[in-house]
Amino acid sequence: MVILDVKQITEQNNSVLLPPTDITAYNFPFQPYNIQVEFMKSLYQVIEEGKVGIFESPTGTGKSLSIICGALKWLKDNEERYSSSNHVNTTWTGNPNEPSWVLEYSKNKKRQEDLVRKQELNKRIQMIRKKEKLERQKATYRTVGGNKKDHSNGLGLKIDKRDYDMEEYLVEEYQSDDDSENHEENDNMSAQVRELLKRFFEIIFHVSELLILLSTKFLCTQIYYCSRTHSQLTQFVNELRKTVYAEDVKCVSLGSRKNLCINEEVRKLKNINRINERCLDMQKAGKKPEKRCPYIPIRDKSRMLDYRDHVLASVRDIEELVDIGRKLNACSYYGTRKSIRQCQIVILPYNLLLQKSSRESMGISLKNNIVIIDEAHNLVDTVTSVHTVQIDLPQIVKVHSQLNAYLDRYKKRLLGKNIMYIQQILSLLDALIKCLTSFEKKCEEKGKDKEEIYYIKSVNDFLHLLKIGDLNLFKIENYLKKSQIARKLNGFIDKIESRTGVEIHQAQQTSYEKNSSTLPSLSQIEAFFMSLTNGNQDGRVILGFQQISVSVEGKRGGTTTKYVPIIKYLLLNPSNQFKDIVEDARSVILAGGTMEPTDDLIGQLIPYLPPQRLSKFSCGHIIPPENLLTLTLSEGPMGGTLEFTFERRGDIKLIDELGQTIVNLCNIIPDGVVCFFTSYAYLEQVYKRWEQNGILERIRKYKMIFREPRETRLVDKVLNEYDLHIHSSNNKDGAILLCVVGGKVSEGINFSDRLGRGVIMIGLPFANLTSVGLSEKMKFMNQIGESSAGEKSSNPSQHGKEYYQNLCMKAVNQSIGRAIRHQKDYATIILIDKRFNTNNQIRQKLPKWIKQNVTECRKFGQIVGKVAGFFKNKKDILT
Ligand SMILES: Nc1ncnc2c1ncn2[C@@H]1O[C@H](COP(=O)(O)OP(=O)(O)OP(=O)(O)O)[C@@H](O)[C@H]1O
Ligand code: SF4
Repeated sequence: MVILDVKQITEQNNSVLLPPTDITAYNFPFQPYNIQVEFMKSLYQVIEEGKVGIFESPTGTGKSLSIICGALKWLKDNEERYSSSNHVNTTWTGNPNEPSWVLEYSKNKKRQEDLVRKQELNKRIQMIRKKEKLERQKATYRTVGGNKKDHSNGLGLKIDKRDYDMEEYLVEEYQSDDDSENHEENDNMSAQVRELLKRFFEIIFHVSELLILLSTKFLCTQIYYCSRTHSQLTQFVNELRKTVYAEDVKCVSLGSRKNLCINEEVRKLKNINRINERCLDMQKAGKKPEKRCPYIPIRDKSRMLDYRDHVLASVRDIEELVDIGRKLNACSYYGTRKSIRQCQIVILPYNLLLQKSSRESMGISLKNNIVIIDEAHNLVDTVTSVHTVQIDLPQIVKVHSQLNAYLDRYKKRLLGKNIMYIQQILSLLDALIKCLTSFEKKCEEKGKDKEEIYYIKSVNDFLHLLKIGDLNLFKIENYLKKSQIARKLNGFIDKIESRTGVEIHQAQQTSYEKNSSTLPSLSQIEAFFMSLTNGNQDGRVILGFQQISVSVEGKRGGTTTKYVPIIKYLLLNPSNQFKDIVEDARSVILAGGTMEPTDDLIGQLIPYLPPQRLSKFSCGHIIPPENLLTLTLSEGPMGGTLEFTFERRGDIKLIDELGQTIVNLCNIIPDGVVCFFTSYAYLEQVYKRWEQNGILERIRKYKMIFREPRETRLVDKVLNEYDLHIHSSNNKDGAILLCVVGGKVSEGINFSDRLGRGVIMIGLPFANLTSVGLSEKMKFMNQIGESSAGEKSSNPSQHGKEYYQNLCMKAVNQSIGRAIRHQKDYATIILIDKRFNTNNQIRQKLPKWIKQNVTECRKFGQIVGKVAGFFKNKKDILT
């Protein structure tokens, strides 16, 4: 059996798709800007050629629509290629060495089968579309899911509240394939052996994945579109709806159970892990019907199919998918998963795509499909943080007690190797507890400041420190996965605690254990164990302390803070975690507003990729050059140097000089001014000082002052008030919003037109160099530099520094790029810090569309004329 991939088929049939030159072919809903046309063409070609494409298009240039129209046009053309010619689907299996008439026959047969299946599905979907259209016309007031009465009296709301049978938490007999004694020599594995074993397991996994793939009937090539936040995904859905593709494209948005679950009993658990575990428990084979979740009926499969057909009938966002679930009494979480295979576009958040385990559990196969990652400027950091795991001592102690209680309860009934493995996990937990307690003791003896203490170990050294030489981590990992002991343990603990009202580990608790804010779950510890099976060079283990808040016992109550020892696995090399995606997918698109420096992205994420498989696209902004005025400033109006280095943080003179600068700028910039500080702490310090020295009062003469709140829940309120004030006809002066780089308004919020006529950046937001994670990463980058220095004559020790500067400038670029949102928008960007003038490396890291026209101003006086002139001209244009 041979699987032909798309490229092979294309080559065999000599039928290459070329990007249409006729713009109307893309079905763009507006008159596209030139850069959008170029974007779509380039995207089309990259997908056709099966490459990895890095696409940079400044924020506000309509990137989402370019992605949608470029990719969907290709998808349609590809389907056409498949259905109207001799092509077979990408997963067609057959022996190309068969006689040609046999080959032709089997291809035709496969094509006919696919067509019939497609037609049947389309018929059902058409009926739903018609029905929905009629419903909308008939009763505009009746929204999908509004039928609350139906829902509450529906099939399954009678959740069985009787006691759970404790039997269900017993792990089944466990016999692993690799438990035979002759494998025991692997227990004392070297790093190399461990890595080899890992590879071996990976191959096994791939083979099984392939078998699943062959047994599944895929109906089309799919696009997996992923972005960072829920609201960005909803925004994408809204953009898709603006196009004609929305009329018949099959699309689903995926989310977590927390987003999609419709069982109120489960939803109210709030914590995502608890929700997952409770739901999975209810799906267990052999579960009594009254204990199963009523929204995923086993006898009435048609309900889930009906849900799937409703999903496929229209483009919907997560909220609407939940509403349909409620209307049909069918689980939206499993319903959306069931729809994946039939969809042309699957919209999903980063974490579901980037983690292999999530992809597996969702049944997502990227094989030969298209992966589009939007807002990819932070992809390296996201892959890193998704695979970085931290656990603390109280958490480990808690799980240890719980597992002990579990073993006590079921000891006599546990079969197979269960007892042995549970004891091994207990030994591992014991080793972790010993390691952290002795670390804590030593630090206390030495009287060190806990905030500043940390030990960094390589994975191999850490395992050596634990003295667990006779334990095989791979076997334990396998057991944890197969036995699902973490889930069973949680169910068991919930039940015991709800019966007795007493926490199971109370007897052994110390004061802070009781107050551990972290999740008491074996799952997280399991994730930590798994990370220890990564390559030795790919990450580090860090021992340190973290402050948690604890409640005070006794009459007075309240809370206080305490340091607890923690262990963290820090991923340093994200490329291995991303490799599966690149290897599986037909094409991977990394898109963002500011993707520069792309070398950094390539070096960290896809260093192994041959240049011919890589394509880069970058375009300018849609505004004419005269709509943007970018200035750098070194001195304030009183002549003081404006340089916001770490050493000058407490410099009152500097804060006063800045105050004077801002007052004067507020006088000459109309409407809204967004002013970015490097941290909340610095913003607070400056604000206090300006309150004392009357600067705030003086700013208020020109602008109403708003400040970014630290609490996420208050952000919308502040932004609404800011917007209202600027757009209120009584307020001609406008407002200033003081906010923080990398804070809550620096990404995803746009300051179009009057909301952001001026964007001011104060200082350079360099990360704290004393951060352990950062310094380890910089060392790692230097090592990469050393290993590649043989080929290139670059200075390897500069790689870490470069990485550090890139981090800073990526944050600056994200913040300052939010003011221009359409072709007629205009704004001034003022970069206040001497280093913007003197450090060319920093200036070079600004986005292309900004850096091509920067005016250096040393003295404040130079700025005044330029800014005033800029807005005077704009007024002339408008009137
Ligand atoms: N050619 C066009 N003419 C008019 N409006 C357009 C055009 N292209 C896109 N738009 C609209 O402009 C708005 C901004 O587009 P969009 O949010 O996709 O920008 P973006 O580049 O993706 O920005 P961000 O980086 O913030 O996501 C959207 O409402 C979109 O529908
Ligand atoms: S099956 Fe669906 S509705 Fe039921 S608990 Fe799980 S996620 Fe919730």
